[in-house]
Amino acid sequence: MSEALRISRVDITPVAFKDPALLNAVGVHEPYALRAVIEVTTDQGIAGLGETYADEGHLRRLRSAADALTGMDVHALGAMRRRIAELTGDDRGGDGHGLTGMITTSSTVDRVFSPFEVACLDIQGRAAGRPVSDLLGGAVRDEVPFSAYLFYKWAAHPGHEPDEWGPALDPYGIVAQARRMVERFGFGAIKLKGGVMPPEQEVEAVLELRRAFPGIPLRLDPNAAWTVETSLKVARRLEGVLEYLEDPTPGQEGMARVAREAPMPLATNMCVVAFDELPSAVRDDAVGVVLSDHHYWGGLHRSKLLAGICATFGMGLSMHSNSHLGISLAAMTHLAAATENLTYACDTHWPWKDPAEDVIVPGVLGFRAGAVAVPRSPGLGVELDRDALARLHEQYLRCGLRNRDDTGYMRRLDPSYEKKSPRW
Ligand SMILES: O=C([O-])C(=O)C[C@H](O)[C@@H](O)C(=O)[O-]
Repeated sequence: MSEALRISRVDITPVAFKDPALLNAVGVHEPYALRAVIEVTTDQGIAGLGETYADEGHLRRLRSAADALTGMDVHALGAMRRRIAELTGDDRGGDGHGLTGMITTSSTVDRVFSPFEVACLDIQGRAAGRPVSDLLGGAVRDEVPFSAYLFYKWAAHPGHEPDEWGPALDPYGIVAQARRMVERFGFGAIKLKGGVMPPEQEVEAVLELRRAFPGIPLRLDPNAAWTVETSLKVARRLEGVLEYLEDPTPGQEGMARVAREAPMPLATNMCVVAFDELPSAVRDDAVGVVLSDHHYWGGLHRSKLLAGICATFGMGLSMHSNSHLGISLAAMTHLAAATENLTYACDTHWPWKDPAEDVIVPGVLGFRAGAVAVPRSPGLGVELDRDALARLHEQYLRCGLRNRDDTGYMRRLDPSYEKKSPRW
C-alpha cells in the first residue's frame, strides 16, 4: 500500500480584488470582493489549493478546522468532514456568504469542509499524476460551457473605480453589455440578474436580449424579489423565451405555487441550498433545476452526490457562482466536466474581474467560445502566483472591509438610490 500523505501545514490567506458596481435585489457589490486562499501542504512537500469566502466568522472557523485537520491523511476525506462537524456542530446559517437576499441555511460543516476537500483532491491528483476530474469519475466533456452573467450596473459608486464596462440601467444598456460579453468570451447562454428594476422593465430587457441573440438560451434571476403573482405575470410574458426562471419568489411554498402554472422550469440557489432541503422540494415540485455550488454543498464529491439526487428525481442541474478567483474556476471546471447531468451552461462572475487580479499563474484557464478547457495536468492544473497572492492580501488589509462580520461582499443600497417597486 502506498504511504499516507499527511497534512503538515495549512496556510489561509484572505485576499481582496476589485468588484464593479453591480446591482442585485439587495444592493450594490462592495468595491472589493473578499476570498480566502487555502494552501494545504503534506509532510512530503506536496501542496494543494482551495478557495472560499473570507468574512471574519468563516475565517475563524477555517482556522480552527485547519488545526484540527493537521496530521490527517489527505485521502481521509470522510474522517476530515466528521472532524469538522465535531468542531462546528450542526450550525446552520448565520452568515450571508455571498448568497444574495438570504441568510443562508446552507450547512456550516459543508462550507468549512469544501476548500479543504478541494485542496486535498488537488494534492491527491498531483501525487497520482491525474487531473482532479479523473478523481471524480473522469471527464465526460473536454470543455465546460459557461453563461454570460449580466448585471444592471452603475458606472461607478463611492469606493469603486470607473471601469471599462460603464453603466447598464435599461434594456439597451443590458443588450450592449451582452454584446461585449459575447464578443469577448464567446458565451452561448445568457443570464440576467434581475430584481433591481421594475419587473416590466426586466421583461423588456429579456425580450430585447431575445431579439439581439435569437436562439441563445436565456435566464432571469431576481433573487426572490417578487410576489407569486408578479412571478407568474413575468413567467407568462416570457413563455418560450427563458430556458429557466431562477428564484422568482422566496421559499419553497411560493416557488411551488409559481411552478404549478409557470410555462418554464424554475431554478434555485436560494430555497434548496442543503441536502435536507431536497425532500420537500421534490415532494412539492417546487423546483425543476438546482444550482449546485461546491463552496456550500460540501466540496466536489458531495456536489456529485447532489447531481445523483437530481438525476434520480428528474431535476435539472446547473451551477451557481459568486465573485471568485481562478482556483474556484478550476474546481468548478473539473466538477462540471465530471458531472454528466450538468447540462446547463454554468454561472461565473469571472468576466467581471480585472484579469490582472488573480492568485493563479495566468495562461492556463480562459474562455474560448464561451467554454473553459478542462485542465489535463495533475491536480487542479493551476499554480499559485505568490507575488499576486501577497499583493491581493495587502489589498485585503487596506480595503477596510476585513473587520465586517458579514459577507464583506454586498453593500445595502445607499439612501440616494431610489429602488423601484418590485411589484408589478
Ligand atoms: O443568485 C445568484 O446567482 C447569486 O446569489 C449570485 C450572486 O450573489 C449574485 O446575486 C451577485 O453577485 O450579486
